[in-house]
Amino acid sequence: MITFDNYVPSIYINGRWKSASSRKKTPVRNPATWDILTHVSYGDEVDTKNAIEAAGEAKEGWASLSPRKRSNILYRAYQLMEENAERIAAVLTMEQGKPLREAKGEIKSAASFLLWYAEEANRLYGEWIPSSIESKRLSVIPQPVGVVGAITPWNFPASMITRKVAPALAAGCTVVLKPASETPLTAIEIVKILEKAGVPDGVVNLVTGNSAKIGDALLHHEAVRLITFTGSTEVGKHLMRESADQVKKLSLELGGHAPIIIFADADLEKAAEMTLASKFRNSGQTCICANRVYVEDKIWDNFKKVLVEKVEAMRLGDGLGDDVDMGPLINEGATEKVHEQVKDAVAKGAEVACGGNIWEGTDKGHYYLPTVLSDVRNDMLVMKEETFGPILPLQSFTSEEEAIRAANDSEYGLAAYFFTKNLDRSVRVAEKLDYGIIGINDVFPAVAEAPFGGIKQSGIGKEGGHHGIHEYVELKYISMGIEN
Ligand SMILES: NC(=O)c1ccc[n+]([C@@H]2O[C@H](COP(=O)([O-])OP(=O)(O)OC[C@H]3O[C@@H](n4cnc5c(N)ncnc54)[C@H](O)[C@@H]3O)[C@@H](O)[C@H]2O)c1
Ligand SMILES: O=C[C@H](O)CS(=O)(=O)O
Repeated sequence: MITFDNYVPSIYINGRWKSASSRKKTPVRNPATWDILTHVSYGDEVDTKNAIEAAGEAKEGWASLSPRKRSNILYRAYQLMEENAERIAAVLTMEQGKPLREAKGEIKSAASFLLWYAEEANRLYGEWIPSSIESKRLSVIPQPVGVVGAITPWNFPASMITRKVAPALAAGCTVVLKPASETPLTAIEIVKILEKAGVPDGVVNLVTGNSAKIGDALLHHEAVRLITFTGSTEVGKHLMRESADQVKKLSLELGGHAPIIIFADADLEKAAEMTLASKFRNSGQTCICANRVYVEDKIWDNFKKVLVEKVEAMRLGDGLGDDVDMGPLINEGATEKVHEQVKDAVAKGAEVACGGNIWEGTDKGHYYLPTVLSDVRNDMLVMKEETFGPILPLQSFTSEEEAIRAANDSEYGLAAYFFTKNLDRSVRVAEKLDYGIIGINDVFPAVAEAPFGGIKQSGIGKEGGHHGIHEYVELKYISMGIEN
């Protein structure tokens, strides 16, 4: 069992852990019990300015290190995360709520970004361009953007940090990290690992506290050249608007509303299992989880029966407990929002096939029953707004064209999935779905070696893969005149 002191200094600037300049503190709660775990520093614009200045002073030294030296430090951080996985996973579950099994999986994912970018640090190549003019030599060199402001969400409090910090450090950038207010303890664990791995003072800095004030300080300081953000589309739009003043580079990983299409020629047992796994991972609080299911009418009765039976067998509870399939939602507001979507759907004619209410199994924490809705219509909130909870609306379709049209009818464009055994259909549908990430008979596409990112109102840019490091790089073109 992990315990915490009543207060944990959570601001890390220039290699020193400290309290907020205002001396303010804020509680960190366990979503499963709503008990206070500890208190952390509640920083603001003053702390953020200090962190940005430290990152600016460290920038030249870090960028001038050889890629191999940066790579070695990232690789050591990877080893340390693997060695400390059990502890970090337990801390993550205690402040975020997901089952320990899922938290352990997230730490492996978070570590994989450190490993991947330890390797990619050595492969950031430039170009030599054959000149059309004999007296010129043309080249392109990649250079780090410099000081990066990184803002991350609470739903994956470990992997969303390393998915940004690892490529930033690999490219030679320095970072000011602002984690979600709900999950600062995981961020502290990760920064301590980076510190132990040998990241020099000022290269990585951590500021917890007032999101708006920290964000504004990052947005309006000239030294910050990139804002990399993972979170809601609403906040992402705010950052876009505010970053225009200094034309800051942006990388945005925003909201999603993933459709899953189940064709009659799919492996129905596998499709049901994976639909359930996608929807109820992290209690449905993931950006790429199934948000709508379209089922071919020929298999509607059978698929719905199989799915509901599996959902009704799910076990809720504290994520630290054994045999827990689904933990709590992050807070009371989350359960209220989810319940509002269910009430809206029912009021407009949806049927609650199972669940449909706040879980009465405990008087502590905020849990919502895994819920399947059928007879849903497109004017229901659950079919348009990101649910971010354990609600699964089902709708039938007759033709492939109808399914694709329905799946694409969204302002979001992050991930989409479909199940079929037909190879021709796989190619046709994958090419026509308007999303950045497509899963075919697979609902777990996120791996460090592949580019993750959305289109439309799901974001700009990619994280992961060899693409992901280019968010942290500027390309400099050099035209050199010579005497032949
Ligand atoms: N596309 C992806 O890769 C991805 C991954 C995870 C989560 N998400 C999205 O994130 C959302 C859930 O996370 P959340 O509730 O933490 O999102 P959020 O937008 O409320 O918060 C995200 C981060 O932004 C900070 N923030 C909030 N207001 C801010 C402001 N005015 N200025 C600066 N920072 C501010 C928060 O403190 C947090 O650190 C969902 O929409 C989910 O789809 C997307
Ligand atoms: O919530 C969004 C995360 O990106 C989910 S995953 O870890 O990439 O699957």
